[in-house]
Amino acid sequence: MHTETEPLLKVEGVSRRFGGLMAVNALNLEVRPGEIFGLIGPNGAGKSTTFNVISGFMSPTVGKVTFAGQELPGGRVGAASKAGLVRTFQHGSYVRSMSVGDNIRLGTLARIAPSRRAEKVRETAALLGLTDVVDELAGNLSHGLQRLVSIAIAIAAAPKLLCLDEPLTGLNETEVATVLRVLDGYRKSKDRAILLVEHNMKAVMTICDRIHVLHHGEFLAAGTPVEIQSSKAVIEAYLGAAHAV
Ligand SMILES: Nc1ncnc2c1ncn2[C@@H]1O[C@H](COP(=O)(O)OP(=O)(O)OP(=O)(O)O)[C@@H](O)[C@H]1O
Repeated sequence: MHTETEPLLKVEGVSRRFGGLMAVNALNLEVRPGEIFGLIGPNGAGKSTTFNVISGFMSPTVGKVTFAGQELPGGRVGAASKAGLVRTFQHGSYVRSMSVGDNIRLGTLARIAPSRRAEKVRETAALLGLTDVVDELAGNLSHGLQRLVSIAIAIAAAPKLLCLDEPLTGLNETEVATVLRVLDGYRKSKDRAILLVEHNMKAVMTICDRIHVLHHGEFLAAGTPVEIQSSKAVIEAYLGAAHAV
């Protein structure tokens, strides 16, 4: 049984190969309840592949993913989301031809009781500053607001582990601040956590409790933001990819 002192997510010895390419090699990490855990690395480091394996979109070649005390069957999306592990995608995921409110309602379907869904939609729209556009078609919104809708759909599912794949890409400063405020609030509940893949290093270093760095699918470093920012290996990997840590 899962208890609060145990990690919410455990990734043990996970590798994923694509033909001759080892996209992720022998990955081990743990996300604890109440934390924001950052997974970073230059382009092609294996972050999205890791997300795909954790959320059941792909099977690992080898290794094991345990969520809330239960081993997840590899490659089965339904099992992960039913258990409360919900993810967003790098390019956003919402239905353009549906209103913002109806999109957010989609997020409530798996885990929120029918009698609570309308309230959950209102509450989530307000949280992300989407109340004024709740009746608009998602397809008519600005790029930034569309990304907020994708995040709102995931949050409306009341996940225990919210996995966000580059949620800040293309957001303006106000929208970034909104998302960071929402994430900060989300972790305050002791039984849930956030796994964050993000290239905005300033945001990552501000919001994350712990960070794991991948490089070419391999472990490079792990630690607090302060430890990561002073890691020689990390600085070299990022400077090589023209990023600033
Ligand atoms: N379905 C796939 N088939 C073949 N190769 C893949 C597949 N998905 C990813 N890869 C390769 O695996 C490696 C890791 O890719 P991945 O998308 O996980 O990296 P990433 O860290 O998320 O990169 P980015 O920051 O650019 O999104 C890359 O070399 C990529 O080309």
